[in-house]
Amino acid sequence: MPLSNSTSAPAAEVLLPEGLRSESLPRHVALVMDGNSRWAAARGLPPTDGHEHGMRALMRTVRLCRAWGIRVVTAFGFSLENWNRPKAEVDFLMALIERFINDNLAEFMREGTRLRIIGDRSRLPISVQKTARDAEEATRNNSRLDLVLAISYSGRMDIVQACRKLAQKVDAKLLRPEDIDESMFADELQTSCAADESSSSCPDLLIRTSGELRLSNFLLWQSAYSELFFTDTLWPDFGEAQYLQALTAFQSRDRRFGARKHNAAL
Ligand SMILES: CC(C)=CCC/C(C)=C/CC/C(C)=C/COP(=O)(O)OP(=O)(O)O
Repeated sequence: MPLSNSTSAPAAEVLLPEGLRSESLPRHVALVMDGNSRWAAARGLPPTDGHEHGMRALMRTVRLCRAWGIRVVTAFGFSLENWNRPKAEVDFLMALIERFINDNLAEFMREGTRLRIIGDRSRLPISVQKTARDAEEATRNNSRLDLVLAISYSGRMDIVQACRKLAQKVDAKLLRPEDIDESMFADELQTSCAADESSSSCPDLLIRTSGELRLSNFLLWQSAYSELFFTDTLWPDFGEAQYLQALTAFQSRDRRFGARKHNAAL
């Protein structure tokens, strides 16, 4: 199938499951896809089988995002710290990421999904860098769902690289230190690719599977006011029922962003 550069899917009908309200869905969902290895170990399988099933769970979730009208999904596929895993597992994950992009590119084009990669891509194998770059270019005009893959990503490094860029501008006298504000800082973060005219790039909802209760260096700046949802489900088992549970929990939260409601009693 030819991959043109202009596949913005027509406004698709959103069919929400009963109980979900369209007006208070998260715009941006972040995923820490944890538990692939434990899922595999529980079945006497190698970790690679867990990652293989993890990849399927990611595509299931991407499809649900599109079906339910969620605009941005950012998935933590590989952290900067993950380079310390056994070489065979790292090599497998790199090949899996490449295969994930290649196998799903036609669907991304057909269904209006824009792919973006964040993280230190200079450390990725050259073929993964090229596959990612080509897919980003091919999908750049798609507008139904932004799929942001965090690969070789570290939230702290993202903050450091944003500081460097601003420092260089100050050095070049393009900027005064006192002019730097939160919005200018956020524009230098890699996630700024998921912002639009009216919304920041911050996830409204951050989901972590497998029972671990931490951020693990994911979206540190951006998660300041994210609603956090933790589930014991291991990532390969994450499906419609678990996603629905997370979204239902999100809709029951009272997001105050530090402000008191006008009519709240003192
Ligand atoms: C981007 C992309 C195509 C991803 C598809 C495969 C996928 C879901 C990768 C996540 C990799 C990862 C380090 C998961 C953490 O589970 P773990 O292995 O640390 O599990 P454990 O906590 O049980 O050890």
